[in-house]
Amino acid sequence: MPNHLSSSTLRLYFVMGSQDCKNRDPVWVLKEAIAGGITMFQFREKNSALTLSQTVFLGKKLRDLCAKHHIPFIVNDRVDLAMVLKADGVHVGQEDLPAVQVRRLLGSDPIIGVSCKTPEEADKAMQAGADYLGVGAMYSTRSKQNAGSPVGPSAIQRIYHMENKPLPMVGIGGIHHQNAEAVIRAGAEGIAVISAITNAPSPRHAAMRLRETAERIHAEKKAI
Ligand SMILES: Cc1ncc(COP(=O)(O)OP(=O)(O)O)c(N)n1
Ligand SMILES: Cc1nc(C(=O)O)sc1CCOP(=O)(O)O
Ligand SMILES: [Mg+2]
Repeated sequence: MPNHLSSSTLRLYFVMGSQDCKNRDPVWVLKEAIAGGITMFQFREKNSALTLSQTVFLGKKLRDLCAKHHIPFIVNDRVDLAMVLKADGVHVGQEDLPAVQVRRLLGSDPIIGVSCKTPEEADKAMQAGADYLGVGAMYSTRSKQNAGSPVGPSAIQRIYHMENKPLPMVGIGGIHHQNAEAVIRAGAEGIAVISAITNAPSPRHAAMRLRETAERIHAEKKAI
């Protein structure tokens, strides 16, 4: 585990951009999610209507909110935006800038997350200097175009049991409070969600319930 990322920081990872918030203010949604107990945040402005300068403007507000509450602020895909926003890290997928290049650009301190589906990809991410893995899609999702067929919690299990001790993982894709248990029992440190929080009537209560579920399952696993 890297020094700057404890396993409990991955417990409830909220991923969001303005495109996920419909007619609600993303700053308000994040404030509510923080009040509900999210432990990490990713700014994922994707296929959105915002210009680059609007993206930077919004990103700064979200970053300041995270900083005030000691929540790591991660930028999706874009190392340039992460640098401008002085983010705590970047999350990249298999079709983004390779993690090894991201690490070279950012140096040793920032958090780097990599999306993986297989032990082979997980091994490569570890060699590249990643800090955590996002494994998905766990279940079907409407929040990501071309997410592909769900791989399910068994993908986490396969990575968890690989020969080298894997990096800490979060499951992502279609996760809500009723199916989160299987993801954590499979070996994930936590869950990453968009719509379970952004589409909820109360993002605060949704985050609270997800966090409670994640903590309860971990406590039960520890007790065994
Ligand atoms: C925590 C986490 N895990 C996986 C992803 C997906 O990343 P990627 O495959 O690059 O897809 P996009 O999010 O860029 O559409 C993620 N963002 N976060
Ligand atoms: C951003 C993202 N990545 C995925 C992957 O499979 O790598 S699924 C996904 C969308 C997650 O949104 P929701 O919680 O609303 O399903
Ligand atoms: Mg990506």
